[in-house]
Amino acid sequence: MEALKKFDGAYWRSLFDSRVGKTTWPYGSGVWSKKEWVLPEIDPDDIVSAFEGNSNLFWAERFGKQFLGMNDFWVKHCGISHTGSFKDLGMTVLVSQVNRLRKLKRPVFGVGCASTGDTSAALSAYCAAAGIPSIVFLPANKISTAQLVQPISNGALVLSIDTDFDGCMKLIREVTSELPIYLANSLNSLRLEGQKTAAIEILQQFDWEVPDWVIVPGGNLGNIYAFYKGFKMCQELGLVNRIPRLVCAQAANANPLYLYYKSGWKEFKPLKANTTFASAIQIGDPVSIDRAVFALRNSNGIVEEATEEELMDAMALADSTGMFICPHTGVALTALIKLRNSGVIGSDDRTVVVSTAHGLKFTQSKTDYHSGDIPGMGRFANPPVLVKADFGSVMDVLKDFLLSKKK
Ligand SMILES: Cc1ncc(COP(=O)(O)O)c(C=O)c1O
Ligand SMILES: N[C@@H](CCOP(=O)(O)O)C(=O)O
Repeated sequence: MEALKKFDGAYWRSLFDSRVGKTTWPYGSGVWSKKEWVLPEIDPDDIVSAFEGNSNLFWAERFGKQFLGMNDFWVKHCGISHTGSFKDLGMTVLVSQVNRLRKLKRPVFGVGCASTGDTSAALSAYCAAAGIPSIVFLPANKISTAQLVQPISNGALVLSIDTDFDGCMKLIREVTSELPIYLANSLNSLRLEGQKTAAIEILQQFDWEVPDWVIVPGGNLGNIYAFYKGFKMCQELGLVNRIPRLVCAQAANANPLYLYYKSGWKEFKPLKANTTFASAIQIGDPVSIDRAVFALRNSNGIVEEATEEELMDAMALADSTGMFICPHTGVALTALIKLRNSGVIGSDDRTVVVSTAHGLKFTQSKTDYHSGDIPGMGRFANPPVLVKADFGSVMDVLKDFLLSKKK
């Protein structure tokens, strides 16, 4: 920070703005456009990048007006990315550093992680691009098919282990302390250095105006800290004069942070996470718990939770306004709905929900919701209409449809 403080906020703002939309290696990446703040000493030749970042900050006008009574509601689509989740932001930094270490002949044979499906997808893609072996520990039958096929296709060694994410995390920590395998989970701060650029990007996309609220779904809890760090650096280096209030949203079936928050930060108890449609945050013993608490306490933050029905309904509502979000973003939207209903978030507050993965990774749960295959769920289901292949039958369906729209 001392070195960065040699330049003022105006210098950094104009440097970052000058790199947007350019292809000059490596600054066209949203992460590497902030290279001086991320990993200053790395040689551009060592960087492994898929031009991640610069994701759409979507003005969710219809969702905001219709369901929240808000005119200034935005969704930061971090999931519209090379491997379909925000994990690309941190993984480009970690794999670049490993690439550099290997060129320096350091004993790093490969890179490994435990994953609920997104970290493994990002790790295997970036490693494959650089020709570095990757090893992923996945909880058997607990991640989506789309997520499972990503590391398989990218040539990773995929271990499908009969445990949950927390069990995989424990195993990979043991293994990486014995073997020359570099641990890629978010307890490694290189990951967070990349992920923090999403916060800087939000400020940049608002022409360096600070939103009132940023809502992030939380599992292993690296991302909420990364957002805090990005905002805080912008404040300390004079790019902006305040930071937003942060909200971390958890699934009620995997809510150790929420329970800790509700205890007044008195007692943290890791727990056995139950099955949730937000499967990527089915985590009971998050590695970054202390960092998350630090971020929330220093941003006047809040923790909320979402039941299975709430998160699936929120996802369906968002999709019905033209988005195609993942269940974890449904968790964050539920938090927003609750905080709007209780009046904590005001109708004029500029609010950003961070969308963390692409909806196409979670088509099974969406299909089940819309087909009415999930008992007790489907308030906003839109099932396909089965119709005979004749003109009259098709016309009958269309007439009913047009009449229903007229009402
Ligand atoms: C899609 C998605 N959303 C949210 C999260 C939560 O992020 P974090 O583990 O950094 O809290 C994860 C991973 O845990 C994820 O894969
Ligand atoms: N959702 C994550 C869980 C692991 O988180 P990490 O950020 O510590 O790697 C995943 O996709 O694996």
